Amino acid sequence: MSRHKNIRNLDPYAEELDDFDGGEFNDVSESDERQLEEGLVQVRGALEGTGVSVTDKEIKESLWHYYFDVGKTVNYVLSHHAPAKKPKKKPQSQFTQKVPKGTSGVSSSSSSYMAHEHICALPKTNLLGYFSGIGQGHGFETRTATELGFFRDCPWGNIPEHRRGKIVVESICPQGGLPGGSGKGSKLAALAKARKEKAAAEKMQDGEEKASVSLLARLASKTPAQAPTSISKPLLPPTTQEDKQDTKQKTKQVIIPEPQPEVEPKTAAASSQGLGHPEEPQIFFPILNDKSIYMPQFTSLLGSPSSFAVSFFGERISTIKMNTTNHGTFTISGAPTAAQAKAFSEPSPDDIVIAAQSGSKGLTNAKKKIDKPVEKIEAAVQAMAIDNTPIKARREIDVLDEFRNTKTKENANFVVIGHVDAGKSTLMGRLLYECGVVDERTIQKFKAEAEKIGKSSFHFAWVLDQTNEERSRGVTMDIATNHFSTASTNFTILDAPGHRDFVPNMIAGASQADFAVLVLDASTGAFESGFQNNGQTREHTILARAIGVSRIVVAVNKLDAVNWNHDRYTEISQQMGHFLSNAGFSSNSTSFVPCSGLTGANIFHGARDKLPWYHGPTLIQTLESSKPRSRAINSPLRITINDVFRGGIQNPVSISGRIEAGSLQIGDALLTLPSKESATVKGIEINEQGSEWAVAGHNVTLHLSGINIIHLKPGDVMCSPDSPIVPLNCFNLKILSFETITPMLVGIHRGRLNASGRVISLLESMDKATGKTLKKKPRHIGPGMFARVKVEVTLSAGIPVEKGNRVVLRLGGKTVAAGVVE
Ligand SMILES: Nc1nc2c(ncn2[C@@H]2O[C@H](COP(=O)(O)OP(=O)(O)OP(=O)(O)O)[C@@H](O)[C@H]2O)c(=O)[nH]1
Repeated sequence: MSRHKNIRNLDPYAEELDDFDGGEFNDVSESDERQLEEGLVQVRGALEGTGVSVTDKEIKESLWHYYFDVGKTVNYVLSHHAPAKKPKKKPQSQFTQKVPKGTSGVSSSSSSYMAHEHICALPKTNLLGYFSGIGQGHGFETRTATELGFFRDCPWGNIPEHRRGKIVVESICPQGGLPGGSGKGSKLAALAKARKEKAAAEKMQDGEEKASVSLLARLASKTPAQAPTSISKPLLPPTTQEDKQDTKQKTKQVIIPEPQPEVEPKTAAASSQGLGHPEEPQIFFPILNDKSIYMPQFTSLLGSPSSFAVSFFGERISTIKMNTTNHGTFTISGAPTAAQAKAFSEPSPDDIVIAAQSGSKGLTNAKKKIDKPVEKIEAAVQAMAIDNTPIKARREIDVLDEFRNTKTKENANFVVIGHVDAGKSTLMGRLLYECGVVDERTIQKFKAEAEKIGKSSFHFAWVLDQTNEERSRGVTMDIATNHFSTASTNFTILDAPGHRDFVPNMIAGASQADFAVLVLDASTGAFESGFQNNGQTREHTILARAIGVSRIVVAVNKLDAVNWNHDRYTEISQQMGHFLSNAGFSSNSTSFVPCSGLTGANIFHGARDKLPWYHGPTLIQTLESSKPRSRAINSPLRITINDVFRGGIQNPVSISGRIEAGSLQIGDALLTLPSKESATVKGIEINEQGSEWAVAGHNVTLHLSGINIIHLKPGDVMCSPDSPIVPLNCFNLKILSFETITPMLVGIHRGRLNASGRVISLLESMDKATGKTLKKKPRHIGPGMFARVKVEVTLSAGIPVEKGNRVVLRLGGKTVAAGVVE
């Protein structure tokens, strides 16, 4: 799991300097003082000419903060003490200069202009409108006085004709173009024009004065069968009043063409090549529903269809004929073939694309001999299609068999819990250091950095607490995940925050754990404060048990602070042992280990010198013996999503999470709940190593395909589509209450899932030992009681929980109950 970081866009220098409290600067040594003086001179030198105004003290403070780094100091000073930029002086207009001051009510330029007699007579609103309209961005201020005086003798708003300018606005959109044609006269239009001219020239040559007999008329006479039967008059553009009325009626007229024979392939082929036979001109526009349409704007457009038109109308477009009339105009008869009669009976370009995508066979189809434009487009689309078919596993794996036969190390996750400042992060940092995950150099670096901010004892904690906020506050805020290995096991550490504000994050960590490591602060008074009623020692332990953690290792930490006192260890162990057995941890699932994270005593190596009274295992040995013994590998697949992220260009959608049950391999289909979106496993990583399969208990990163990242979020569950979880809106919960429960609003937590809901009814209170009903429908349930309640989820889509899942109910920052879904 990747660590959640607060990504903040802050000035790095400012942030560092803000953290600096200034206290240490007051007692500088002589050599420091000398360095400060030298640094001051250098900084002053570097700032020369920059106009920065900064005091020596401020420079010294910066130098002190940046450990005498002159470069950083100069950067800081420049970024924080740069001289304020003077507002850019606008070039003052001559217009303004010339006009006497004193007129109020409008902006300076306009007010001055109001001095002019013509303008003064106008209402102010007009003036403002005028100036806002022409004064800005039109170079108005920069005009000469002569130019400005040009209008002085004009009555306002009544400029003589000879002084008016003419604005010509070019139309952006071409008018009347056919789809696919360009704005400036399409090829089609050019062809039509050429033909018209050619026809006119022929007429002149032949001396034929019959204007009504056109080329189209001859065509019509050649194809009498294609003439529409119902046409009595041509459809003409209206010319006279009578004509207009007549045409008005005609345009509404539906002319049903006679059924046409199938178009001869020869004709279609000819037309598809471009112009077709000169004596068989064709017009290309839609004729839908077997109707002829009067389209005066297209009557002169003849030519080959654009590729768009062809792709849109297919072959039909080149088979539509025109009939001419005596008047040199024409009506259009659709010549639909059986296929053309249903304009949308063939697959649309979209259908082609979808078909190409779903049945993509790479480029093989594109190699076919391609003659027709539609096929060309189709082939091009096919060539472009992204192969979106689910990636099959490189080999079909019997995952369970593979798992049984694999001699890899076992995997175990443990969550580190305990009261705030018990030393959890320090202990884990030390563990990682001792195991060789973190090297000496890194620890020394952390030590130096921690010392600088007065937190020298936190350097091991910094191995896990990586955000600036966590380090500066010395508090863990979110689960930190780290891995280390021993000879037999790959461990995943889930370091939980101890502070009560971050209990939901602790819940998220505990939900992924096989067992817990409870860290106790043995120093005087510290154990007691964590153990009292509202201490996190108690809360974390009970929560971990309620979430399903059954094995616990108790690290009695900071024993160095009590001089390795055996009695203190015994006292703490006894108290805690009693409490743990009450909380539901059996004695053989509980281990106690004395240690000190800071000194490293009894963590990786025994510490006989300090702990002569202890003869048990070290912490690492105890962890090794705490590995989970069984996993729900044969159950249906369940993965709880912990984090969703983009794993790069190759892996745009990735999730991390723990496989709670079942197994999976590359190529498997997954269903995400509650979004109900499906995805395919493209890649699997376990402990940052690629793998072909994974089983229950593995913390995995899955690279997914076929799903948009917006459908995934932490807390969602991924499962096999064959055995999905049904998201629940309302369910019964068997709970252990920590606070008084009544019908009330609650937050429902499960792993990273955090949904709001409410307890809608209290079904019964139960006996702790026997589970028998004590009271039906109680009015309330007191703290520490067992009960059965009904919970309703606010989210209409429900939450992905199922029978046996453990959830925690919280309200107002407090855990009020934990329970099992029934
Ligand atoms: N004397 C002594 N101090 C320790 C030991 N372990 C940790 N500390 C100190 O305890 C303080 C808190 O340590 P952390 O490791 O941050 O405690 P934590 O439990 O992780 O804190 P949160 O996660 O914020 O709850 C630091 O000052 C540590 O130096 C130890 O073994 N001995």
